[in-house]
This record gives sequence, structure tokens and C-alpha cells, in this order.
Amino acid sequence: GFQVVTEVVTHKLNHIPIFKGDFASLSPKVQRFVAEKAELMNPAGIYICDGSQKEYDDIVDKLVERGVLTPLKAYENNYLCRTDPRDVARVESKTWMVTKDKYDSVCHTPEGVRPIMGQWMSEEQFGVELDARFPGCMAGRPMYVVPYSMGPIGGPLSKIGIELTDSSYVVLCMRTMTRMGQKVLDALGDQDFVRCIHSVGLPRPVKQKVINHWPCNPEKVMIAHRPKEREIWSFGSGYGGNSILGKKCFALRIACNIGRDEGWLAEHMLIMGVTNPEGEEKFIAAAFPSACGKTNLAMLTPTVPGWKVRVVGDDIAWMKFGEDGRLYAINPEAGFFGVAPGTSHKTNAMAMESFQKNSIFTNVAETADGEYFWEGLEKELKEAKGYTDEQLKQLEITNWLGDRWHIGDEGKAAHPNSRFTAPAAQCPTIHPDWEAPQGVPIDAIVFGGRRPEGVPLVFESFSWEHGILVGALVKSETTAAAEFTGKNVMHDPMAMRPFMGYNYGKYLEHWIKLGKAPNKAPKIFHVNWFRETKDHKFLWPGFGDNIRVLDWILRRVSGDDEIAIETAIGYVPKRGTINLDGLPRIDWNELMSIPKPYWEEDIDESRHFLDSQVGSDLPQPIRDELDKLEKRVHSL
Ligand SMILES: C=CCn1c(=O)c2[nH]c(Cc3ccc(NC(C)=O)cc3)nc2n(CCCC)c1=O
Ligand SMILES: [Mn+2]
Repeated sequence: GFQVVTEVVTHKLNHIPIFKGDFASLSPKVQRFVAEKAELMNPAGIYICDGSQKEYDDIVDKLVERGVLTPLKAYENNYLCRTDPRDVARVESKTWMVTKDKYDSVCHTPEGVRPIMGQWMSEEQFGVELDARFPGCMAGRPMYVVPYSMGPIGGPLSKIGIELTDSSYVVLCMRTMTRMGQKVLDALGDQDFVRCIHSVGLPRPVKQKVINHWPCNPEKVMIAHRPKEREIWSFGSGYGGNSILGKKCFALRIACNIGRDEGWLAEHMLIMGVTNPEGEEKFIAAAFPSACGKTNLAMLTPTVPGWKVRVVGDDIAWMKFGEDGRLYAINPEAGFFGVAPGTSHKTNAMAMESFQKNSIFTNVAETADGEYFWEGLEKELKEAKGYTDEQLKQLEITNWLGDRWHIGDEGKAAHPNSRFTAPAAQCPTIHPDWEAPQGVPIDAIVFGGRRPEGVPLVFESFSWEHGILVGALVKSETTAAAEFTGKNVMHDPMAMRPFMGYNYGKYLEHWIKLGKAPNKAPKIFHVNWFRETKDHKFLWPGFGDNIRVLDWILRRVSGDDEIAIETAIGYVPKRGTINLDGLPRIDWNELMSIPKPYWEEDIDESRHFLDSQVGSDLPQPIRDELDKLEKRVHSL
């Protein structure tokens, strides 16, 4: 144990009791951190988490008693949680990067152009906002001390954080999503750590009505990051991406700053191992905007015999070039926080098998038999119960708002952003090396988006710099998000737009630099599962049949240069080099065409995007790649 608590720390703590744990055994750095923040936020007591199963069970029991969690009695140790309906998703407009210099955080955009990649707040303004929120904000609530490791504890690519939070829901989720507890403190010693402060922002005695036993303060939500200080301050929201700070806030926004300083990449990417019928395995890291089925790809069940897919991670990859010049990736998380609606045995059987126990479901619906329910499960529920369509409609369901609901009724059973929180280790196809401290070697990087028009099923970039441009120009059709009517194709560079931690131009520079010799840059591909015919039919069956595209990608990685033709936008599969056996007729020409008018328009729009959103910060090599692409398209 460490020396006794210094008198300064004792003074700060003196009236605040320690509910659990041995404060004196914390390192001096951790003691000071806890004492300072306790003095600021004035919690009823301090609860130092040990990360044990008993601790988890005790907290679950208390939350069930208080009506925050409902046991889903059809399973073992599965619980349902409903939030305040105002607190259901990340709040990008209230998410800030706080740096001394504005252009460390955002790009030099022309006057009047609102940056869409991150928002900057000055240090002065942050001081004002902090003072308006955090003093005394934990009154009457416990302050949980959550020590956690992103990545296997002690691994060379892993990093440690400590989250202080007044939400016990967050404690439960952090235990599933990260390696959490005493063993992390043991590994930490007196080193530094990422400092995370989270409060639901509703000190007791509470004046306003709390809905669903879910305290929050939507009017005063602020999720602020101080990357230089490796600090995160989150206020007013208990919802996942805003409060489980190890995920988006640490593992992407803070981590990409650490990666820039230390020479590695923190990316919004899945990691999967693909084994061909000859038993050769290669690893793919892939970035997709939301609604592209990223988790479904990571846990793919191949439709072609002899192929095997195993998941290392479904959301975030930390990647660093090793001594051998290969790019190694770890999944810094220990769990899956996936979108529930659309998940079924048909679209993602392995995800379904991952959350049959020890999982938490947030804002999903519940059947009278104590099962989870959401849009996309109708068919398999009907089949499981042997119901007729009529009987299915009679089924008593409680929707995400807690109201009685029936299949076929108005509105949604589950909130579109409702989530399962499940231990990664429970996935039947979790890779045996998913916790290898040094990571797995990445053979291909894949970008993708929902592109109903003009973009072929797959293409390969000509070079690392060209591949970076392909990533920077990722766009995806947004399902009718609140602010837009109908569907738009929106930019989401490398699928990092909501998670950028610093100036995007500098980030592209960092990518360029890391790909140089002696590092062996992986090939970069782009896929589009979502191309449609003129009458809006999908041209590609997708799902398990995507293995056929991964097969082509891996043969290209293995150096097979008979299977591709060079086009203006990159290398595309030569007709007949993608295995279509057993598929209903595929309209290859439509699926693979590169319409000149579409691409000329697309490139103009892309140039406008880069000029307005990256501006003078765009590295010259990327500008050159755009010019070369434009010339090639004009000569189509
Ligand atoms: C590994 C799977 C990736 N993937 C896909 O590859 C995919 N493709 C499509 C489009 C599609 C939808 C339905 C069919 N149905 C039939 C019967 O063809 C086919 C394609 N939807 C897809 N989805 C679901 C997107 C929302 C999250 C999807 O996740
Ligand atoms: Mn994500």
C-alpha cells in the first residue's frame, strides 16, 4: 500500500465518508484526483470499485429494488433499463474539444462554414461552463471511482483511465465494456491515467420529476474533452456514448490525440479474422458510418462453405506498426454496445448468442414472457412461439416508453438507438487472440458507406495516399435522421466525424506519415453493400454473402494480380473473379458500373467538402490524389 493520506488530501476529504474500498491504498496521484473532485462535487460518499462479480451483483440488486433495472426473466442475469426519453443518444451539439488553440481542435474553415468534424471550446469558456455545472453536482449521491483499462491490462498498446461517476448504471456498463477494478489499480501504480469525470447533473434533493428513475439534466448536457490534459468532463446525460467514458470519449477522441503524440492510430473500426477454405487467416480493420451493419460484418456467418469469420472487435481499433513493419491492432474494449433494432438470427446470429446472459438492454421493448423485443424480431418470435399472424398481434408487449404495445401498433417497440451491452467473451465467434496484448496483424483496411447510386460493390485504392483520400471521402446515406427529411448522402470521413479528437487535416498528415517505409502500409479498399436498381431494389444480397467480397479482397492482399482491372477510381474485380455460385442472378454491370456523370458530380461535391471542411489544413498529397482522381474520371 501507499503512504498514509497526505494532510492536504485529508483536508479535502475530511467530511466525505468512504463507502467502499481502502482510500489510503490508492496511489498519491489517484488520491489527489479523487479528493480534488470530491471536494468540488461534494458526493455523499466515495465508493471505490473493485470490479468483482459480487460488486456487480450488489449494484444490480439495488437497481432492481429501486426500479431502475427490470430482470428479463426469460434469461439468466439479463436486465432491461429505460432512460428518460429525453436522454437516448449521444449529443453531438453539446460535445466539445477544449484546447488553447482553436486550430488544434478544428480545421481552418472559410468564414461562415460551421465545422462538422468536432466543435471547439476555449479554455476560458470551458472554465465558465464547468463552474456552472460541477460544484456540488453530486450532492446526496455516491461518487463511484471506476479504474479501467482500455485494452488487456498491462498490454503494450493498452491505456488506463479512472472514471468518477454518480451513475451506478455507468459502473455496470463500464465493467462489461472495459477491464475494470482493483487489478487495474495494481497495474497502474503511481503512473498517470486519463481522468474522467461524469455526473448525471442532478444533485439531491432533486427539485424536478425524475422519469423512469433515470436522473439527467438534458438542458445542461456538456461532454467536454481536454486532450492535452488527457481529461474528460461529462455532465447531464446518463446515456451510453455520453457516460460510458471509456468508449467514444476516451478510446476515440482522447486516444487519437495520444496516438498522434506516440505514433499510432485510434480508429472507429471493427477488427475481424477471415479464414479461407485452405485454412489461411488474414485480418481486416473496417470503418463504416452508422446504419451500414458494422457489427453484422464483424460477426458475419459466411454463406460459402469452408470460410470462417471471427471477431476481435466491433467498434474501435487501436493500431500501431510493429518492429516487423506490420500494422498490429487491438480492440481496446471488452464488450459490445450494439444497436438492438435490426439484430436477429437472420442478420447477426452471433450477436444474438452474445447476449443471452449477463447483459443489459437499454430502451428496448419487453414481451409478456420477459424477453427482449425490438423491430426485426417479429418473424423469429412468431416462429419460436408457433404463432399465427393474428396471435402475434395479440402478444402483450411493453414498449421502450413503458407503455402497453402490440405488433402492428403505432410507433416503435424499441427506440431506434436502443442498445445491448454484452461481454465480448460471450460471442461464440470471438477470436482466440482477441486479447493478445500486442494485437493482431492487419492485412487490409476497408472503408464503406451506404451508397445507393454510382459506387461499385468493391474497389481497391492505388496507393496508401489514394486510400487515405478514399477514407476521407466516405459518405453514407443517412436513414431519416431528425434534422433531414427523406434520405441524404452525408459525409463521414473514415466514419470518424462525430469522434474526431483534433484538426482533421493534421489527422490525415498523421496517417500519411505512418504509412511510410519501413512500415508496410496495408492495402485500402472501399465496399458498398447498398447499391440499388432504379426501382430501389438492392443489387447485392449482402449479409453472409459479403464473404465473397472479402474473399476477393484477401486474394488481392495475397498478390493475385489476375483478378483486377484498373479503372479511374481504383482496381475493381474482373468479371468472374468474385464467387457468385448459388446466388440468384446478379446484375454485374449495374453492380460494378462507374457512371462518368455520377462520378464527375461526386468529385466536384467532394472537392467542395474538403475545401470547406478541411480547407488549408488539407495535406498536399491528399489534394494531389484528388486532382489525379478528377483527371482519371474526366478521361472515363
Ligand atoms: C454483414 C452484413 C452487412 N449488411 C449488409 O450487407 C446489408 N445489405 C442490406 C441491403 C439488403 C437488405 C435486404 C436484403 N434481403 C434480401 C432478401 O435480399 C438484401 C440486401 N442491408 C444490410 N445490412 C443491414 C444494414 C442495417 C444495419 C447489413 O448489415
Ligand atoms: Mn461506433
